[in-house]
Amino acid sequence: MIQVHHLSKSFQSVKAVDDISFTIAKGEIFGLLGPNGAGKSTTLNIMSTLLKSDVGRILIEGEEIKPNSEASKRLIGVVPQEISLYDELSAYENLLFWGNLYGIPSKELKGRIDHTLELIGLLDRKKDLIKTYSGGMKRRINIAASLLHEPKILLMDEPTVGIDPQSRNRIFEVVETLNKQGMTIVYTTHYMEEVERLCDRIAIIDSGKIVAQGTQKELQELVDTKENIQLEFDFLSTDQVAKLSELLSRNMIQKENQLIIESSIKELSNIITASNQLGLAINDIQLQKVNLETIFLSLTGKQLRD
Ligand SMILES: Nc1ncnc2c1ncn2[C@@H]1O[C@H](COP(=O)(O)OP(=O)(O)OP(=O)(O)O)[C@@H](O)[C@H]1O
Repeated sequence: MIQVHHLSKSFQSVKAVDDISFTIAKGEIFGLLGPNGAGKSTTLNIMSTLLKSDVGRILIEGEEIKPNSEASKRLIGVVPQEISLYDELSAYENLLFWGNLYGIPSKELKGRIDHTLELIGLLDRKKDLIKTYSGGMKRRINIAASLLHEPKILLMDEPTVGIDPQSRNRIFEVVETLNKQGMTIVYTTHYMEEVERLCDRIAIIDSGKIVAQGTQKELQELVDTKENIQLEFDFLSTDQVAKLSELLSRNMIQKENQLIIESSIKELSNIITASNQLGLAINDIQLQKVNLETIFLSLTGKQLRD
């Protein structure tokens, strides 16, 4: 079990992490969901002991983790946001380098490299230079590197940002496979679809604070609305969205010409009247179930992808 108690961390005047606490059960996939700059990486970097918190403690199985302690290095695997590989070396050579850094005996290391390469679906590319890999493939090698020392806990910092769908799917499968084998995983992202698919429990983080945490069902119960209305217009400017939001006193998310309004079917006629008033031509109307993106909007008044 991982217990995070009252962590805070500031960078000059920026409070990156502001008194956050959460508990993760053994074998759980725990999601940290929040927009850019919410404090996800800072939290993860403190958990991996890369960064020291100003205040707060982290306990794993009741033991406080200390920066650079051998015990925490052994227990924790880290998949950072940045790719940390040598372009001029092959995938195999890169993993050999990482394995040696961890002091894994060479006899064991070769088997483990093949095993992790197989897991991430790149065993057949092991001799190819990293410079010939796509961004998504490099991220998968980063994951392999984090697994060589066979950690019990894996911290993943936005592992799918900016990659191709094939690598993204493979990463989901890897997360699910590792979890089935008993690994506890902390997964940060700003993609709500990813936490919906992967995570047992979720903490929603914004401006350094946890605004809510629980299972998806528990989070859904926190908001009044159980549905949203999705409208599609011919054209929609941010100015028009602001006016509509003011007229209806409702939070809304704009995605190009689409608008998701935190509202129920009962208010549909008001929405249509207000849209007409602003000269907005509606092309399509759909009723949507509340999802994590709209829960985030309801709790913070902001869009997840600001
Ligand atoms: N080393 C640093 N020096 C100064 N400010 C920092 C540093 N690291 C993070 N910050 C600031 O702390 C806040 C939280 O950043 P953090 O990287 O933890 O957020 P995040 O949720 O991981 O976002 P992203 O997805 O953009 O990485 C931001 O305002 C960021 O600019």
